[in-house]
Amino acid sequence: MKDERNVSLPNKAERHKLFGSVEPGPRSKPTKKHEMPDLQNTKQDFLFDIDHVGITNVKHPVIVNSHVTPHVQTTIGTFYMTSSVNKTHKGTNMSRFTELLNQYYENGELEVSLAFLKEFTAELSHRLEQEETTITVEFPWFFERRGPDSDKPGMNHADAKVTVHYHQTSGYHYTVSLKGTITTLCPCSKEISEYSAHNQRGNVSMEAELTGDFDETTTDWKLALLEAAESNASARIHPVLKRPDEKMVTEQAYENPRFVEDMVRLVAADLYEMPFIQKFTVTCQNEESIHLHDAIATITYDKSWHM
Ligand SMILES: Nc1nc2c(c(=O)[nH]1)N=C([C@H](O)[C@H](O)COP(=O)(O)OP(=O)(O)OP(=O)(O)O)CN2
Repeated sequence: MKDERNVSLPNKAERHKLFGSVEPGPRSKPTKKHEMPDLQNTKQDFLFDIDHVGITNVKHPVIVNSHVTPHVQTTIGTFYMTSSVNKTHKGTNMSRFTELLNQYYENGELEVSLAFLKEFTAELSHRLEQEETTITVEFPWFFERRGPDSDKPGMNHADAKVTVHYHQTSGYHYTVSLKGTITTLCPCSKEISEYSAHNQRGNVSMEAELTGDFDETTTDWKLALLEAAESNASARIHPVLKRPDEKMVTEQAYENPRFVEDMVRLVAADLYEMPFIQKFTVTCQNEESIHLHDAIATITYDKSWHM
């Protein structure tokens, strides 16, 4: 085994040369921005309008502020931001997306609320001089959950997503999504067995188009969708369960058996009754405890179908 403790290292610049770095070559192109070609702003007929061009998978600290529950939290948002580009423009101004994001962050306004996202998309459309802009933010949303008997608090989380689309003439379009985790107990297993019934975690994913008059100062859509998933489940999921708690959730699950079909129908009924939801899709996917596969069911419903 070589004694590597006494390696005589060249200095850092020499090390870089050793590994292939070379001195800068001759400079012939402009270094000042106003002297540089601006390819993306070239104007001619580029054949097609582009519906969406921009950036995605942008991770950034964000604020989740709920007017309904005075509980401000910071979390990590993953952004998708695009604009339309009409066929007379070669490209978008890519730097302006993150330039604006940072400006809102520095002003303490990077909040995943509809108010912020509406303002952001309108300003982005103005800055890019393009007709339409879209922003989507996905983030883990944390909420307190207390034991049903012990009242012991802990934090649960659900995956949330907001999309705001802005059009200079037709205005805004909002879509929200939430994926909540629940307990489901199998009705068939309960019916046919002398005792016990297989049960498992279920993931309820809901996506809802909100009406234009939705008021986030009076309704927290995250809480509304979470309750639609959890209140129809066999039982809710808790971070802290003492023995009396565990007894309660175990018996509650047995008293409320649910197929995935039952879950999507019951959640659909709750979403249908929410006046601020225009259209929704609900999916329940069970991590079946007696199979290596999952069970899944989906309902999509648009209230305009029966206007
Ligand atoms: N697909 C890609 N498109 C573009 C890229 C890229 O890397 N991949 N890069 C550019 C630009 O070179 C760069 O983003 C800066 O362009 P822009 O945002 O237009 O910024 P400017 O320096 O021109 O400053 P403004 O004053 O904001 O115009 C473009 N497209």
